[in-house]
Amino acid sequence: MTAEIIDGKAFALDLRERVAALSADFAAKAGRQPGLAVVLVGDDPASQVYVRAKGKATLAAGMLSFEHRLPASASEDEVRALVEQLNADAAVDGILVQLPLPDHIDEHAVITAIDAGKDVDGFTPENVGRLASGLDGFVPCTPLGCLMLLKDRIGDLAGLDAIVIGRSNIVGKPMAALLLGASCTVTIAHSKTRDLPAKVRAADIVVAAVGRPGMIKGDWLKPGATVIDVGINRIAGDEPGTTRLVGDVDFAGAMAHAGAITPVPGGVGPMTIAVLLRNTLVAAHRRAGVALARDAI
Ligand SMILES: Nc1nc2c(c(=O)[nH]1)N[C@@H](CN(C=O)c1ccc(C(=O)N[C@@H](CCC(=O)O)C(=O)O)cc1)CN2
Repeated sequence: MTAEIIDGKAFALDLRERVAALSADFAAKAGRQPGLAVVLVGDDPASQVYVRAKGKATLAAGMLSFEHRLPASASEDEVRALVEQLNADAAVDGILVQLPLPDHIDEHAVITAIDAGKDVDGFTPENVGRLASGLDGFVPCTPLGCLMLLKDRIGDLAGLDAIVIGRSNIVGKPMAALLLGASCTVTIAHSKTRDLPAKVRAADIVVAAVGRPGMIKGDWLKPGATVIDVGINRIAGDEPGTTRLVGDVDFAGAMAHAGAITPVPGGVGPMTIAVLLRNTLVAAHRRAGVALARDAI
């Protein structure tokens, strides 16, 4: 068996185009463009790349981009004060604080300060609770992107056995809640899970989000399983001094067993920014009281 490759990059591009068209419709109806504010604290190189990419994608979708950069030495109070300022800014529909924050800042304290109606990352306690309760709210971008890829490939997920490997607040926990909401039977695995290979072998859907390169082996997979690899790990490349990105799944091994798999790069990663734009579009409609059909995006 050779697995089908799930092209997250192409799916994300298509989603971004649909968001851009709906953003133009919104601007015509509301008399203003949707606005996304991104806050970057410090100089983490990967975060700088992601924030730049988010700004470019926001503008390309016909939205206003507000980028706020604070030095690594900024205090928690300063970051919270900026968030409060953005909460009160009528031109800002969505607020995203890029993670990770420097160690001296309590992420939870900063995230909690974000107005839940502008929380396009879906990280505030209110939106986390809404997802857990099956209520409308903002859902974290990466897991929602994974669910979109799964539904596009499989259709109805009801009754399927799914395993989520990793229990982070950003990916693992919301992913499990989304799969449960889609009526899958969900196992959440983590560092203390016993006999992980056996649990993976029982799953029709495998979502790997542990941050350990190549940890999930191909022969652990149920033949034909759909594999979503959320890991983005930079490892040494074949040539001296080079690096390359790999996922949490041993891609070559998985190709021989899975039915379909997302590659790294080009799988889940591009969905994160596309869904961020989608969430910002939804936030703008809700804040302006402009209707957006439930299945429009
Ligand atoms: N506030 C948030 N912080 C972080 C989030 C988030 O959703 N909200 N997610 C990650 C980083 N991230 C966006 O912020 C992100 C990660 C990866 C990609 C992506 O497109 N990856 C590419 C490869 C890129 C490369 O070459 O390095 C891929 O997988 O194809 C986009 C966004 C942590 N912080």
